[in-house]
Amino acid sequence: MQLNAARPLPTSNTASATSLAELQAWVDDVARLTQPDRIHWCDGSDAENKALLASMESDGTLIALNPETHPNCWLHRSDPDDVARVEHLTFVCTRERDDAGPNNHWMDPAEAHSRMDGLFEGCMRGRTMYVIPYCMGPIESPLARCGVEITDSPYVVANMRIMTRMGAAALRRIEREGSERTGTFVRGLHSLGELDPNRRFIMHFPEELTIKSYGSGYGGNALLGKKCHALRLASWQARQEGWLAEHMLIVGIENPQGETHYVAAAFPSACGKTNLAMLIPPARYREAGWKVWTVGDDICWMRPGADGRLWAINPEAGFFGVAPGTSAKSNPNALATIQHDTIFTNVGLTDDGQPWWEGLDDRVPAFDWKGRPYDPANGPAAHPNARFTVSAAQCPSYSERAEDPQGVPISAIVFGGRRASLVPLVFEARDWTHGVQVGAAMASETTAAATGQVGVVRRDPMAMKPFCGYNFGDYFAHWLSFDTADAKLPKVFHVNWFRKGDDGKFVWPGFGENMRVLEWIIGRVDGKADAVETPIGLLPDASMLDLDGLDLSADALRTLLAVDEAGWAAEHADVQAQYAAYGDRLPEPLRG
Ligand SMILES: Nc1nc2c(ncn2[C@@H]2O[C@H](COP(=O)(O)OP(=O)(O)OP(=O)(O)O)[C@@H](O)[C@H]2O)c(=O)[nH]1
Ligand SMILES: O=C([O-])CC(=O)C(=O)O
Ligand SMILES: [Mn+2]
Repeated sequence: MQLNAARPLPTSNTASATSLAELQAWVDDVARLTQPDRIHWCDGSDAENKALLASMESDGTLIALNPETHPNCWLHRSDPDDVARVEHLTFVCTRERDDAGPNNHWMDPAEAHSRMDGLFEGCMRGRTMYVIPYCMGPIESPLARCGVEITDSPYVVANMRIMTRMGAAALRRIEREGSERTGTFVRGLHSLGELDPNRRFIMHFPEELTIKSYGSGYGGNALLGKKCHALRLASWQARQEGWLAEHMLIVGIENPQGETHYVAAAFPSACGKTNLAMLIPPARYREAGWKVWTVGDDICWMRPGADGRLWAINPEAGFFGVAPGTSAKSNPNALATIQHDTIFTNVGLTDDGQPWWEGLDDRVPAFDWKGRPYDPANGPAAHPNARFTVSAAQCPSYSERAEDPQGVPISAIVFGGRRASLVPLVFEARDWTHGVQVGAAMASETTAAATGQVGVVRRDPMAMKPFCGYNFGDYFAHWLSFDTADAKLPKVFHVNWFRKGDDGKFVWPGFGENMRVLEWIIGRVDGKADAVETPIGLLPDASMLDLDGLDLSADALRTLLAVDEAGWAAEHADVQAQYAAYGDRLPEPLRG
């Protein structure tokens, strides 16, 4: 296989040479430090992708799946110690410790650079260094932002090609922006290193728009456009520039009159964003003419438009979704999306080379995610955080507006977590300030998306605990600041699909049936649905939700819609205790 070693396209315009010269100088510096055998500038072409996939197939990084059932699909088995984000090894390195805040691990930037550069020294000997120019957001969007990731992992290149607008077009945008201002692109340096959990760090330098990631090939740690750039660094840029970078899906709900409301929803990792973004309404809704359109499933960048509304884009171009639990019943749109041109990571395999995971169907796989013959005594066939990487354009419900450079206007913001008790199915905040209080007080049970114990309730404000690149006190103040005289802000809601009964089972059927809650939310936005005032906000009673055809006992409904005042008082006290860490930076409306 021959990969080109060419430099960026020669430029005819001297003014715009600045950013390319800057980029070239950085690439040269990195090459001097890491000592790769070859340097490859990624153009994002089909030919380049084919060559990379073929070389990964020949060295075993990828296994081709059954071409009859899954054309152009691949299985990657990661190192067994490298299967999730590593929050304890993820740092925000600001000059002032307080700017990173108690919500982040912090290291002094000089110390962090010297530790990282020590790890990077000579680490690419014998390897190819790939230079990946990428754009987060539609190439022509004023809301989009560019970056360049340097990596020694071809798996990262193949994933970045799906997840971002990668290659020549992004490089042209970087060149164009550089003619206006230098230093506008994010620099991300990544190496697999030795995949040693003891030599692994994910470091962010927001003041330098720089990321350094060493020792992991896993999505959130290695695909630097995603969590590292589009959330941690972008949240920092967004605060300076007056916009929001959030851990939210974006979904369009079209009513039978043909009007579409866009909803942005923040749920922590593995708490239902992809599923809600691709929801298929129950039959009676479909027959009445309701439709659901997917704009994004993980990240949302939004800014106030001239009309005072918040306008949002999905900065990503693909889905990096949780495989386990995805089935024809739970998420048919996702299943249809991943039938071709998909990379599967850490799933099981059937005897005829098809990907398999728990919850898909009742077949028995032949191999587990480690490649061993499947034996239930060894645990699940797919790792609980097994993922698929696929282009958003393959999704049957992909919205026509998803590539709109102006974005879509947001009618409602929904917060949600995984809470077995206390938190009702849905409630509405009284106003924007109350909405910020509700989002800031969020909590959720931990999941397999990050290493560590699963199922422990922790505070996760706005689902941004692992992703906010600066002090949460300043972040809450930034959220509050959008409530200006001309603003036409979305209504704010909170949902919980994960309430459990005494039998330990989920009380609410969830998935497609979540449409019933979305209908109430849209009804509230349009002023058509009623609500009851309670101490925590506005709730529907059972008569205000369309529950037709659902098999829910009166007891279950009481559980889903009750407000336990004593329980909420204890919750409030816990939130306030956690806020103490933010001291003076905690804005007044969140105190007491
Ligand atoms: N009970 C129940 N489970 C759900 C529901 N929605 C999603 N899940 C399950 O929650 C898990 C994670 O769902 P996803 O939609 O992939 O979560 P996500 O927020 O996109 O996760 P990340 O990609 O990590 O950000 C899967 O196992 C789903 O089957 C729901 O409405 N009810
Ligand atoms: O980025 C990742 O590692 C996967 C993901 O979506 C999350 O954990 O929220
Ligand atoms: Mn997801």
